[in-house]
Amino acid sequence: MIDLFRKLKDKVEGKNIKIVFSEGTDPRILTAAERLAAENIIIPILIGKREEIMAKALELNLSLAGTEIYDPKSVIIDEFIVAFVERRKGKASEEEARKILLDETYFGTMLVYRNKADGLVSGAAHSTADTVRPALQIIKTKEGVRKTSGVFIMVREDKKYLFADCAINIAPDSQDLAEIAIETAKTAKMFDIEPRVAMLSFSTKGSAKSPETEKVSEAVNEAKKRNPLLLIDGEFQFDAAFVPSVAKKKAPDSPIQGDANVFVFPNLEAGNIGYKIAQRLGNFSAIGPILQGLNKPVNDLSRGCSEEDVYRLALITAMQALND
Ligand SMILES: CC(C)(COP(=O)(O)OP(=O)(O)OC[C@H]1O[C@@H](n2cnc3c(N)ncnc32)[C@H](O)[C@@H]1OP(=O)(O)O)[C@@H](O)C(=O)NCCC(=O)NCCS
Ligand SMILES: CC(=O)OP(=O)(O)O
Repeated sequence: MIDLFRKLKDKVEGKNIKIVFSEGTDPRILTAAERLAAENIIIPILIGKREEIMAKALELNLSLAGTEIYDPKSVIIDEFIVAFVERRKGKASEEEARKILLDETYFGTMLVYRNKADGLVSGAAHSTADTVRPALQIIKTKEGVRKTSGVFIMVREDKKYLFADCAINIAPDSQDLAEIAIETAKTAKMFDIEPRVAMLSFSTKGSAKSPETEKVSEAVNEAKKRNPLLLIDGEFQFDAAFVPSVAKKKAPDSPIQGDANVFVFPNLEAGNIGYKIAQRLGNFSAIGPILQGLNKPVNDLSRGCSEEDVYRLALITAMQALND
């Protein structure tokens, strides 16, 4: 196992952290859940129809020992309905809440919100929007964080980089980008990475001028204002952020010197395309998107994920729960 995940495993092992998997019949989820339970890393809570989960496990020859199963359709938890209506502040009636909470992701998110579980992992079979909307509505962001964002930890052998936002904010403004940079730097520290943040663009230090490039350089200034100790610079093209010899030519005075390890993309088009290229052409494992700045850990998967990705994201989710 890659060193990073071995360290995470050592930290969370045996702590009885409960992680909800709201896609209880997905084979990748079931395979990862079996392994996580057998290794005593977490207690997986599988959401779905009990008989369907058991039938799928039998078909795949997997054990469900050490896991828990909840079927929202067979347990009506009145406490959840009351709490949901209150949290939605007039945006959902009791009748609507009763229907909404039959949805596996909403139900699983309520388990986390009401402290019956420590975190949630979903998205192997659902789109990001459907996975994160319950968390945005119920769990919400921590005080001081305006918007959540989605970061990938990109891993290949001993190389580790963070890419953000690859999942949530479609058209971030300069304030959003500054917040994404600061939150991603915090996430980097969770992985023992000392952040050197590059704010990406199609221009390096004014080589092109447009509202798009100015948005990124404004974000750099804003992030420095909010956190003067953060090592951050831009705007950079990727080569100027990553290749020291190119940095010498394009940005000789930058403190990053072509050695960035945290990359903040200017919008979701660039971020989502960028991480998938590094994953599929560059052979990096892409673990995430890890949602940053929420009150409790809820993390998304790509529908293209492997069972190893599920296992690793569950480890990260457990680690976030321990840190909260
Ligand atoms: C994240 C996303 C689903 C939110 O859109 P939405 O469901 O239409 O959200 P709404 O604007 O209706 O807002 C719903 C709630 O979420 C909150 N919200 C929206 N974006 C948020 C963010 N980035 N951070 C925190 N809260 C957010 C809203 O404030 C609102 O809260 P409220 O209902 O309590 O007032 C949407 O921005 C999206 O689809 N992003 C792209 C996802 C994607 O496809 N990524 C690529 C694959 S990873
Ligand atoms: C993160 C992401 O891109 O998710 P999906 O591949 O499921 O759209």
